[in-house]
Amino acid sequence: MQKKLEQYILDHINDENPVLKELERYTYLHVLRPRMLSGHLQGSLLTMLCRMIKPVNILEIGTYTGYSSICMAYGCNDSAHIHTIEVNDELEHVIRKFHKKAGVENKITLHIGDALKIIERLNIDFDLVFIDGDKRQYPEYYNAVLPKTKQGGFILADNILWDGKVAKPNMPDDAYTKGIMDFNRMVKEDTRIEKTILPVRDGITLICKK
Ligand SMILES: C[S@@+](CC[C@H](N)C(=O)[O-])C[C@H]1O[C@@H](n2cnc3c(N)ncnc32)[C@H](O)[C@@H]1O
Repeated sequence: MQKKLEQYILDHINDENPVLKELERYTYLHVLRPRMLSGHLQGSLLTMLCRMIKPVNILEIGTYTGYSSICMAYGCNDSAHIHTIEVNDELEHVIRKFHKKAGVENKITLHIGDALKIIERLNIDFDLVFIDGDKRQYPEYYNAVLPKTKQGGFILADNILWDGKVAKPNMPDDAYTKGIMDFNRMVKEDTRIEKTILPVRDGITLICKK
């Protein structure tokens, strides 16, 4: 039933852009762990959120093959710029190739390296941050990006339901689930922000800095 509903949703939203379709196919054929890619539903949500927020400076942690950065770029006007960070240098050629194919290479700066080190060096206040890197590091990413998020700016965090593991009666104590749960607790307790959760795909937290 879930699959049928998902298909129904996909049948009733914009068609997937051909370059994004090609990137998804390429990723499933050639790259490890292709399920990490946002996909059409979440990607179209990112595009729409960018249309709504009209961010000028965007930060993404975890580029992977570039799908979500392209979706955000499609939703932004020409004055916007995205800084996206990916630690796996084997993905660099794929990311650059598809940013170019999508015609968004001038809107995006790709940083190859560890997000925590790179964020430290970025002297920019962001209107929108998309956290989608190593789940174990979500609390550290949050602490690093909140001071660099503008007042009234937004932080989105992906995979915060972690395949439902966060709500299991006997919570798995692996480092990934723990990282996500620590992050979810931090966000809940932080009075500097407003927050809500969208149960889209693997769960997305929407945060607005007061
Ligand atoms: C879930 S994938 C990102 C998916 C992508 N945002 C999308 O929607 O298509 C997570 C990515 O984060 C990267 N990553 C993990 N730790 C990182 C770090 N410390 N700094 C930067 N990137 C990191 C991984 O190599 C992986 O490519």
